[in-house]
Amino acid sequence: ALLPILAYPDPRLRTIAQPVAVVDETIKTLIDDMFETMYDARGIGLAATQVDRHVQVIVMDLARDGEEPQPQVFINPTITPLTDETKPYQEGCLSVPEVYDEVERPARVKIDALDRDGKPFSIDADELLAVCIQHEMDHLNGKLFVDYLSTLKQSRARDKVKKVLKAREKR
Ligand SMILES: O=C(O)C[C@@H](Cc1ccccc1)C(=O)SCC(=O)c1ccccc1
Ligand SMILES: [Zn+2]
Repeated sequence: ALLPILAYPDPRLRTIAQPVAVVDETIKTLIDDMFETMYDARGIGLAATQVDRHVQVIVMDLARDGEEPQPQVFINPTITPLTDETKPYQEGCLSVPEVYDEVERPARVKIDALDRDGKPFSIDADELLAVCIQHEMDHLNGKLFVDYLSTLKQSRARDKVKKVLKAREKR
């Protein structure tokens, strides 16, 4: 089912997600609903926090339109930077629609997580995967990419989101 995506500055986006104790049917249904919601919103990632479910679940698909989908699931993820080098990237967020700005993050990270069957795995990530997993991990910790921007840019982002949501209501 399509789930409503919380929009900045909704305070529920600031909730800290709890670890998943058992990867049961409710979690598997949540994962399916998160993928449906992410694809419908044309995103490349989605954290459970964004759909008001406060558990440590992230879905991602970095494949471009027309390419074979590459769905990825990260349950109870932890991230360890693999380098002190940071890289800027023009980020966006489904909870801060039509706002894009540059954020600096560690260039390469190690991700430890459980997959959709509850099996542990580790991957070293760079480029867009590193950017996206850190952006999603922030969501699980109640953080948004706009928090890294100036107060002026944050105020402009709030105004922009209000405008975008108003325009969507009319459609
Ligand atoms: O809000 C989210 O978590 C989804 C977000 C993930 C993300 C995109 C880009 C950089 C970091 C994290 C999005 O999918 S935004 C929409 C999008 O597809 C996109 C935006 C900018 C660059 C690349 C993709
Ligand atoms: Zn986001």
